Amino acid sequence: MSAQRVDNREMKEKNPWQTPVTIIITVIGVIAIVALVTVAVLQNRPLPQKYKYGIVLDAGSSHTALYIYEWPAEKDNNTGRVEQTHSCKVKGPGISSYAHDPLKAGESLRVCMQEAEQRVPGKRHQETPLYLGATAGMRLLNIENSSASDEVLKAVESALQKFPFSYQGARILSGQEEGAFGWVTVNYLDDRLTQGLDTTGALDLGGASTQISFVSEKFDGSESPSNSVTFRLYGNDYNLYTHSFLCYGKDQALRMTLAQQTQSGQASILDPCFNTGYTVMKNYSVLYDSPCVSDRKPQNAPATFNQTGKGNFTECQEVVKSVFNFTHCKYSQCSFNGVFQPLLQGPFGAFSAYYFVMNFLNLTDTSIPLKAVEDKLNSFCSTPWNQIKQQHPDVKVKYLAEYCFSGTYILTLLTEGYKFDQTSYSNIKFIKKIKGSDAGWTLGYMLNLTNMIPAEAPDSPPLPHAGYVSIVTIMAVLLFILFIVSLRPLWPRCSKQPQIV
Ligand SMILES: Nc1nc2c(ncn2[C@@H]2O[C@H](COP(=O)(O)OP(=O)(O)O)[C@@H](O)[C@H]2O)c(=O)[nH]1
Repeated sequence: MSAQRVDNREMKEKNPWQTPVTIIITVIGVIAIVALVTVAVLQNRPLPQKYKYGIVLDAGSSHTALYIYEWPAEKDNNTGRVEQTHSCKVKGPGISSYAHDPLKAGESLRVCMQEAEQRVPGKRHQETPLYLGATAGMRLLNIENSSASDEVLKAVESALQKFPFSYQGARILSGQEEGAFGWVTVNYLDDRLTQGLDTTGALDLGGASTQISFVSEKFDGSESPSNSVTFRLYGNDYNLYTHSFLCYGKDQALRMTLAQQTQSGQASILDPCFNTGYTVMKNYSVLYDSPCVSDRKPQNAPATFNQTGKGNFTECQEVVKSVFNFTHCKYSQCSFNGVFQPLLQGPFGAFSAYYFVMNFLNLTDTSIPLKAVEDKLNSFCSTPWNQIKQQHPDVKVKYLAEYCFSGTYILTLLTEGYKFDQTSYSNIKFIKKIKGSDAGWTLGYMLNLTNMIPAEAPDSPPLPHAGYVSIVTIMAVLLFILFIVSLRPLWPRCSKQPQIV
């Protein structure tokens, strides 16, 4: 009994794991590793997120919309992190409709601007840039009456300056800017620019103009320099083809088809682009009050005419085609009206009215044959107006009445105008939003003016926070294992057999 106790004591004394030095080294090692990992985690813990904001007003031809964008404060100059957090549709028509009462244009923005005051945190108000960009409605007013358009811009400027934001100006965008910034928005939101991926073309259909923008390998800008915009973004060069067709927005195109049908100043027309049973009285002076048609106003026309629907898609397509000019082209190839267009190169994102109309008509699936699109439009156009109204009691009557025309116009613009065929058509995606932000020129405009898209790729930290913490933890564990292994000579030879010296 007593001999065995002595043996056990000797064994304990000889077990190297239990020497005070080994225990102290092990404890210090563990403490050092825990301290290392803790420091790494605390040092790299993400700080509470602070945001910056930017506000853009899109003063379109049919209405004005306000967009608020937000991005993490420390990522001013970094990759795709700007998001739309709020939008507000201004009540009433576009600012160009206030030419006779410019003050009202300013007043109309008040409700949305007050909403922006609520949405952007008070302490950020002063540093939040505020921009207003006007598009084709104001371009047309500027052509028609430049002093009136100046007055409208002055009125919106003084209204916007009353708000606590950092007002950066109100101006009319050129068609080229509108097209190019729409393209930037789509590709930024799709994360294509930071990664240098192949880009998506942008098709924008507004009320007064329409834009087509895409990068084509076949286009170096030399054949038609006015259609070329070059960018260097995140270290990549882009040579963008872009064209804006003034008067080929949905509302002005409708005016042009009506002008085509009222050339002789009749008192009534049978319009194939409207459903049967639809009838409305229109004013000649209102219809022709636009630079898109004013030079065609018939002499001696009565004050009004009756527009009655005939609901015939094929005839509608003929009338719509007549507003495009395909006869002359001084370049290697043209879209229409003698405008150069390089070979289409997709994919394409089609937004604004393209989306509103095709979504309503259940035609956003572009994998279906073009013939099926025609059949669907044929069927919609030939449905009596009463039936259409009954089937869609919640849709605004103005939009509802125009869907036969709008669908026919979109199909004709894409296939006859821009020359999309079955294959390239299937590369179009009708979109409203990308990752929560509306597709349109506003985001690209703000990114450009706030210098938020650098020409060169920004230096990024070698590792993100999570990667950094993981690597430190793995290294610490490996070090610990290495340390244990390095003590191998001190390990007991056999754990089961007591070592008796
Ligand atoms: N069907 C439909 N059309 C819309 C809607 N909102 C705007 N539109 C029309 O779509 C066209 C383009 O609108 P928008 O992109 O706002 O053009 P902008 O006013 O010229 O900037 C105009 O003809 C508008 O009247 C909608 O919600 N539904």
